[in-house]
Amino acid sequence: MLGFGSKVKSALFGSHKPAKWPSQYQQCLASYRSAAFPVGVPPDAISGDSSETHCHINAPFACAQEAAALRQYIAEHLQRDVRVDIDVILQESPRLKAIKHIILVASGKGGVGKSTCAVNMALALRREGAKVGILDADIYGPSIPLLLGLQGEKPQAKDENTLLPFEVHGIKAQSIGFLVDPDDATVWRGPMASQALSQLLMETDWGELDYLLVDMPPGTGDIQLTMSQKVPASTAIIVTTPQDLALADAHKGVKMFEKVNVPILGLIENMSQFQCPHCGETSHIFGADGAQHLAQRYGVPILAQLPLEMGIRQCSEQGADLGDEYPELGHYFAHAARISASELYYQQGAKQRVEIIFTDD
Ligand SMILES: Nc1ncnc2c1ncn2[C@@H]1O[C@H](COP(=O)(O)OP(=O)(O)OP(=O)(O)O)[C@@H](O)[C@H]1O
Repeated sequence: MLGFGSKVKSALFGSHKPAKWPSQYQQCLASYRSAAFPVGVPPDAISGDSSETHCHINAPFACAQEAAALRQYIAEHLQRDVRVDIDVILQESPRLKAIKHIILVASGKGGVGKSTCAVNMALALRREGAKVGILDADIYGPSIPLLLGLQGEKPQAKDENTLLPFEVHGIKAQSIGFLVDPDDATVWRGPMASQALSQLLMETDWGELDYLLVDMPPGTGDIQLTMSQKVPASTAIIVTTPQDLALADAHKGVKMFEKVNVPILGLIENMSQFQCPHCGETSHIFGADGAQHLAQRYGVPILAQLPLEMGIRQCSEQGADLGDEYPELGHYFAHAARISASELYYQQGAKQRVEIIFTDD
């Protein structure tokens, strides 16, 4: 441990005050950076002749890909080469222990890209160093098997009472579609749907997860309300398009979560804009600024404004990982994942502290 370890620690733990909304991850990490390097720490405070310093961070939310930016920042302040790695370590949840956070992904209206967003957020959170699962609870049109290339597969039983989740692209997945015929689901009522969801949640051997995303059925009726009530969710993300109709339904979604006391993490505006591949002109095919107004009205952040892009649809249909196939599109979700993870951390009271450990290698 370097000589100023305790200084860093006290600076970090003593002075860091959780920011209030908007507390996006940049702000969050910026406050850690400035807390870790208060004006009083001179670069020559490092002892030893080693050419490389190792900075290990235990972060209380998913942000592993922030290591490069932190490395640059720390190197500037120490004026030497620093190797940075970040482990994501979240506290146990009092309610579900091994599953630290359940995030509901909902939409007021069907077809706005909710499942696409749920899958890509799950993959992006995994890229940020978290252990992630996705539970497809859309009884009307379970599409997670398609989006993850699992069509025709059947889940395996671990024992009489437990199902094994699928493991694809580094995340765990389970779908209500394996248990329910969507034609039968049209006559389901709330209690039946929420019973199926609870069963799938509790009887799948998820192991330890930092985030479990639940792809909810679209709408704000009896079924969605009962399901949201039944699951011990930490928070909810609402996906919408900029269209007036979708926004009106997203507004109902915000109201529904208010009713069941599930805080909203933020909005994802999908199909926000389209850039013509030929002339490069950007058009707002479904309207502009709608999600912005909704976000302002309810004081919730916009986590992402995603473009309408062929690559997103193609990846969905092929069950491919967008971040691998089209990194420039995956970037939108990477950003949204980091913002979501840090927002959730603050929403939950920022109780767990970040740990920064410097060693001379
Ligand atoms: N940003 C986008 N650009 C291009 N295509 C998209 C985009 N987002 C979603 N899609 C496509 O739109 C279709 C609907 O998406 P998706 O199934 O995710 O919507 P949904 O809201 O979950 O629908 P449902 O209401 O049926 O559950 C899919 O074919 C998907 O590939």
